[in-house]
This record gives sequence, C-alpha cells and structure tokens, in this order.
Amino acid sequence: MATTDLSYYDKATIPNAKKYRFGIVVSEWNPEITENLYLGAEQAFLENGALKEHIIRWDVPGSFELIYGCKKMIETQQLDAIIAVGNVIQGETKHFDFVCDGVTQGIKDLNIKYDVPVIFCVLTDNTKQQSLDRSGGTHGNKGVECAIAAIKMAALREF
Ligand SMILES: Nc1c(NC[C@H](O)[C@H](O)[C@H](O)CO)[nH]c(=O)[nH]c1=O
Ligand SMILES: CC(=O)[C@@H](O)COP(=O)(O)O
Repeated sequence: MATTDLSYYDKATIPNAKKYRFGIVVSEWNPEITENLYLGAEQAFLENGALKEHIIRWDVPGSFELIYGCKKMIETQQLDAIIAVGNVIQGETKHFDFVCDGVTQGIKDLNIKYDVPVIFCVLTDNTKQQSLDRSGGTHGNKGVECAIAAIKMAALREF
C-alpha cells in the first residue's frame, strides 16, 4: 500500500514548538525535491509555534554528507532536534543502494551516539515522479511529517 498523505497531522496533538531550536541539513542533490522538503518542514515548524530565528539551515553536497553535516551541527549548535533532508533516486548502478544504506546507518548511529534526535527525511525513490509525489505532490510532503516528528522528539528529549 503506497503512502497516503505525509502532510496530515492533528495539530491539537502537537506540542507548541516555541521553546525549541531546530536544525535542518539539506542535500544539494535533486534541489527541486529537497527545497520543497525543506519548505514543508519550515512551514510546519512555524505553524506549530517555532520561531524563524530558531530554525538553522545548513546545506551539504549530497545525501551521504548529511551524516557529517548533522554531526557537526550537533557538536557546534545548541539544538533540540535536527532534520536530515535528502533525495536519492535510483540510477543505472548499485550506487543508489550504497548511498541509501550508508545514510540510513549513519543517521541511525548519530541517534545512538548523541542526545539530539536526528530525523530521517531522505526520500529514497525508484523514480523522480515518486519523489515529486512525496515532496508536495499527491502523497503530501515528507518535510511536514519530519518536522512534526522533530517537535515530538524534542518534547520527548526533555524527560
Ligand atoms: N545520486 C545521488 C547522490 N549521490 C551523491 C552522494 O550523496 C555523495 O554526495 C557522493 O557520493 C560524494 O560523497 N546523492 C543524493 O543525495 N541523491 C542522489 O540521487
Ligand atoms: C544514487 C546515485 O548516486 C545515482 O543517481 C548515480 O547514478 P548511476 O547509478 O546511474 O551512476
């Protein structure tokens, strides 16, 4: 069953984000996709009370560099949660598999090593149309989904 609407959430169930500081690390590969993911996340943060000045954006060359970018952001910024934004699209070779697996494992490792939740906002798609559908198209915007996850995890982190 394909993803339905990544943008849907019940606002009444989301903590107010005013006191939290967020980072968003954005891959420059497939920018027409990653920019929409970023904008979806930023809009969702603002709609739930986050202050624009508390949303820090860094850009990295590709999804594989999200790992180091998030690591450096954790180590140098005082943040409550980070979103790693990327889009990997299957090409002719197995490179897709290695990039996707590497990013997945790397971001998992950051969540284990550090006390700042890193949210996985990396679309790993077979086609560009699948990416378009999930970054503001027919299946909503995964950036919205991940911003909501970031707010919830920032609240959980306070325990
Ligand atoms: N093919 C895609 C890449 N490839 C680049 C890697 O992410 C990395 O930047 C390079 O291997 C140097 O370390 N990256 C994406 O984000 N999306 C792709 O579709
Ligand atoms: C995921 C990638 O790096 C991929 O887009 C590269 O394309 P190819 O596998 O055709 O070299």
